[in-house]
Amino acid sequence: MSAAPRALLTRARAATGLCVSTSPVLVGYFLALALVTGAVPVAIAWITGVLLDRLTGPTAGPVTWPVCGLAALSLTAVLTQQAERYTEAQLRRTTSAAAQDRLFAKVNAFTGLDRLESPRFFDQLRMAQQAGATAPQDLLEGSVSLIRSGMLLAGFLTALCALWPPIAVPAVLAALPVVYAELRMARTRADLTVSLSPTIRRRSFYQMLLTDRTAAQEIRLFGTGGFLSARMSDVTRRAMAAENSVDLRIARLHGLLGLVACVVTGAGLLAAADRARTGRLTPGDVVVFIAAVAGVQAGMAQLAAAGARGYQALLLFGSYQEVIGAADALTPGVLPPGRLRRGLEFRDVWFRYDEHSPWVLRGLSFTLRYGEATALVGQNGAGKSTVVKLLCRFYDPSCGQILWDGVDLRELDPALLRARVRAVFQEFVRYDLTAAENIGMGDLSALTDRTRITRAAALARADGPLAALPGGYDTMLSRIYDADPEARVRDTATLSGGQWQRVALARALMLDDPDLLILDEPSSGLDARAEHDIHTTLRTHRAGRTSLLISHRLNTLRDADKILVLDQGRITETGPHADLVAAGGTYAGLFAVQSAGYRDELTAEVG
Ligand SMILES: Nc1ncnc2c1ncn2[C@@H]1O[C@H](COP(=O)(O)OP(=O)(O)OP(=O)(O)O)[C@@H](O)[C@H]1O
Repeated sequence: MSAAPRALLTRARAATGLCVSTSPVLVGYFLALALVTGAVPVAIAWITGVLLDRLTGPTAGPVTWPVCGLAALSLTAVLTQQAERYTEAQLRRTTSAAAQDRLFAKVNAFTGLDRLESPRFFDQLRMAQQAGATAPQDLLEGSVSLIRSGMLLAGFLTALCALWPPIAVPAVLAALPVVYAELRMARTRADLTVSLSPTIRRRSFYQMLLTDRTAAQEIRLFGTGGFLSARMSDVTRRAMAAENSVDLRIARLHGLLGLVACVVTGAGLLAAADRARTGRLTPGDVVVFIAAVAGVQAGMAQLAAAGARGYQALLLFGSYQEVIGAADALTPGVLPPGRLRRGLEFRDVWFRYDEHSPWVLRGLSFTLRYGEATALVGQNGAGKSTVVKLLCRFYDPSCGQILWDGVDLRELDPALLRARVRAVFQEFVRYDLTAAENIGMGDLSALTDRTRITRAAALARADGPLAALPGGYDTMLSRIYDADPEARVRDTATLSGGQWQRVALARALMLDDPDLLILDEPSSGLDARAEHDIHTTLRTHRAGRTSLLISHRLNTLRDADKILVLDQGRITETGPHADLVAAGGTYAGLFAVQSAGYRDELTAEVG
């Protein structure tokens, strides 16, 4: 991982800007404290020298002020250290929270889904999360450390020069390799962090799987827990081996450089002792000299470490900036969609998920007419859910157009478009929230409107099961979170798969008057009676509304105004149920097989 100086400068500006804009007062306080903590050791060394000379040297005299000065400086050192630690922690928390907020706001602002399906993006996002949480603060602390160690260095170098200038040169030269080594190691550490990102993400996957409630039953029944744990350990071992190898290299290098520093310090000490013996230095001078040589060495090492820390932070902050600055893969339109009047048209739509994948939709042309219910049927993988995703503009067609009353979806503002569409997705979300909130999420403006929530629940036939929960609609639907007493929620409960599906349907029905209602397998998990009841209600609810229905249970679609049969991305049959049955094609064959089975199922259920 490397970056041009100009890129590093831009990142430094952005990272510092993040810290300063989040907490300007804390940054100012932190800098002031850094100046004090940088000056205190030099002042202590200087006053110690004066004290010793007043006690033993040629300038013997009263020691009250050096003693009081030392006491005051020691107290200042302790207090500023604590204040600095507290400020640093506060600054880290606020900056990290602001960085995370910006990052997730950015991810949420991506119009389409393609980035959330890219492994590279997930690696980048993980790095960005890590860098956003630590890099701005590391950079600030690195800079403050630079100032502090610079002051320390300048103070001790001045002291050394005052006592015996020639010794200052080797003291500084001996520390130069440390600077170089620290910067090299910073790059090695940054490279390691980047290269380990996929491995760490894989480990998180195994950890998540091993603690996931839904996965737990299959893992236990199939006895795959040991296998998954072994894989997790293997991934952890690989990450550890890579980290150990870098740590070992760093330790070896530091050992070697420490040896050089010792030789220089030892030689300087011998020379100073010799000068003191011949009376060219006082005992106080020797004390200041020892402190100054060690101080210069420490100052240079701190300077190098601070520089390296800042450098590493800047290298990693690149990932954060890449995500924050990433362009939307779909160009969001700006036109507000008007209320649907004529319908939605697919005009020769071709689509594949990426250029290396096969075509999923191959020249689809059809219209969802205003006020009509259109059904889409087809085998697994025929492309039905893909049509839904294109209608919600999660992706753009690779070729062709989708038109909303004649206007290309690409020209419409995606947020306003989606505000007019409601859908039950095949993979719906089970929010660990209350039952009311689970439904209210369908229209946030009515999140607390209990009348609308219960009406939507009634339409989806979810009102019975939800009202019967221990806390009714205020019951938390979760197994992994406790009820929240502050939100006056005291009860938790778990729903069955079919009950969850009704809740998801109620969520889609929250919006009073969507322009397009999409139901992708809304009743796949329901028993025959519930399915029948829900479809009867939905039929009334859909009347006069534009809707797209997808289901493998063809009897639930027979009332649709038009049925489209999709086969490998192409429409092979179109027409109302009766026409398709009369035509004796694929649809008729499938319906014949299913209706016999469904009759038996319903009889058994009712009986
Ligand atoms: N995010 C994706 N990335 C790449 N390929 C995908 C993605 N989603 C779906 N596909 C592929 O697109 C094809 C059509 O999938 P789609 O989900 O649209 O089918 P479907 O008709 O809804 O199937 P089912 O009846 O099983 O729900 C499948 O081959 C699938 O593998």
